[in-house]
Amino acid sequence: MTPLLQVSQLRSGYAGSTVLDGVDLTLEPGSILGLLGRNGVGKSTLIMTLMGLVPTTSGTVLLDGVMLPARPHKIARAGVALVPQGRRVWAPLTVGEHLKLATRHAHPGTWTADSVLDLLPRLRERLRQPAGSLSGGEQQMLAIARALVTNPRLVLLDEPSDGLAPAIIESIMDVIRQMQTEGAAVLLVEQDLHLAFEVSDEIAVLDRGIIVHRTDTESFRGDPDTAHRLLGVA
Ligand SMILES: Nc1ncnc2c1ncn2[C@@H]1O[C@H](COP(=O)(O)OP(=O)(O)OP(=O)(O)O)[C@@H](O)[C@H]1O
Repeated sequence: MTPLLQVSQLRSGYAGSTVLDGVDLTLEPGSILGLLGRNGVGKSTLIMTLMGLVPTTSGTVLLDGVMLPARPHKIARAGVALVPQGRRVWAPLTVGEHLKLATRHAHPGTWTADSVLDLLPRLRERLRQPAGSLSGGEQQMLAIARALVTNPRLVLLDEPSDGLAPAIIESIMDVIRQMQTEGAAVLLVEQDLHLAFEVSDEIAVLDRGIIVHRTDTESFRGDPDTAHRLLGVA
């Protein structure tokens, strides 16, 4: 099977400093890969590079065997959606306006503004509210909804649990599972190991600019020594 995402020898960074130094990564259609790593190793940089928001120095990224374009809007059009760290919703725009803007570039598929709002009823209740007036959890749901209505083949999720209460994190897990049920693949960067372990089929670990470890989630869970060595956690 052709992988949905095939990243080969990807290098990128900022103003002379290399962060990613030859990342190789594949992701099968409809699978969820949890990407872990210590603080500052470059997990967000990888997500941002895949979305075209940090320029690639060298290497290739193929989506369904086709080279991804360089510009973010073209990458979005190719079927990649980003849920960025810190949500990045537009404070003055309402929930409804966010969804309307996002659906302008939607691919045909199962997700519509209506079906996403069925999945996230809190957002339906707040359709006319500006995003800036929502709670952190609601803003995260909005960032996820905005990605889902485009019917992406690949969702890049950067720390969706960041700063949220356990009950909201549970709802986020449900939504991630639902993305998978509808056929999307997910690359999930997450500090919350519980969330990452609950939803991911596999775990990859980034360190020193490369992927240093990859295994199925159950094996990673059952190997605390490796988790401790790679992540500094028990
Ligand atoms: N806009 C930027 N300009 C310059 N350096 C940056 C920028 N963003 C990140 N960096 C640096 O790149 C490195 C990787 O950062 P990145 O945010 O990708 O790591 P991370 O693994 O996502 O970290 P965390 O787990 O803390 O979110 C760090 O050394 C960081 O200081």
